[in-house]
Amino acid sequence: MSDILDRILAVKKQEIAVAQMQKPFDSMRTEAQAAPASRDFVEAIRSRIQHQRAAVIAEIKRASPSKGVLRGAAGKDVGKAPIPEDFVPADIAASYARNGAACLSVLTDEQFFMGSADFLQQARAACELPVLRKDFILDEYQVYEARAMGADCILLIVAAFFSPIFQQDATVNQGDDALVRMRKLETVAHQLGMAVLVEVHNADELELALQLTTPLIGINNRNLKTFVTMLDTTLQLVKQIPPERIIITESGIRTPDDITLMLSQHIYTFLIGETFMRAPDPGVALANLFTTNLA
Ligand SMILES: O=P(O)(O)OC[C@@H](O)[C@@H](O)c1c[nH]c2ccccc12
Repeated sequence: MSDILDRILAVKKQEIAVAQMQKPFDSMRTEAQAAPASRDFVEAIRSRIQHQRAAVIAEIKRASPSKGVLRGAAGKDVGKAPIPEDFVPADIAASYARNGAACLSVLTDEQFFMGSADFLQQARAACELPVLRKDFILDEYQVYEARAMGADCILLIVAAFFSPIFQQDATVNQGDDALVRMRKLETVAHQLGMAVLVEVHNADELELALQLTTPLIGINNRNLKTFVTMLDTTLQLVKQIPPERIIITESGIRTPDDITLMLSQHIYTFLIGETFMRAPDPGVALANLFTTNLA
């Protein structure tokens, strides 16, 4: 198995080890506990969808492994190049907020998405919206790190917890091991006042996700092996999600028809990146896509 997720996770494992050498676990935990209060991510979504209005989690994503650079010129030395003028996280965040976003999602992975913790901090400081740290979180250390950088919500990707790269106890079955580890991280996140968005791609992952307590269930329409997005992924899996959970459709949402389709199935929460990042003004693109559904 050398798909993209495993490649990312192998790098993550090293990054976590290095980070922990630079700032030990206890210091990171102390920093997280001293961070300014978190913003209520779940409430920002709920206050909209309870009135059948769309809730948009608007993403700040400079590049992705499947699409390359989405916004801003790419030099050869792209990871180290100065940030191009049209990729200014604070401006993008302010524009999203002005145009009706419910929450932000900011990529903090550097190697594969050209993100950074700085982008999250800059975006959060530029508006009042709660912010999701979009990264591959598998270790308790990263949960404290997320809060220390100001995150209000973390992402747990169920598929990542199945990877042997982070598996902890080889004597139990993979699903049990994954669930124990996810529960642990969920507990820490909740203790720190952060929400948890648990992401699934198929029915097996969904079954595990539903054993967490978080109300936020993200269905990623992007197949992590092929990168192909299929909105049908959401439409199939929603049938197995009890009504008290909040369903978030993620990836590959581009057109007003996509929005109408989801709303017709009572899916009101959207996580959208690329469509906005490619537009001249990401917030205006958001307002245009949701013309009648945000009011
Ligand atoms: O850019 P899109 O197709 O609108 O997708 C946004 C978001 O769903 C996607 O960035 C994403 C979903 N899950 C992830 C996990 C890691 C990194 C990125 C993601």
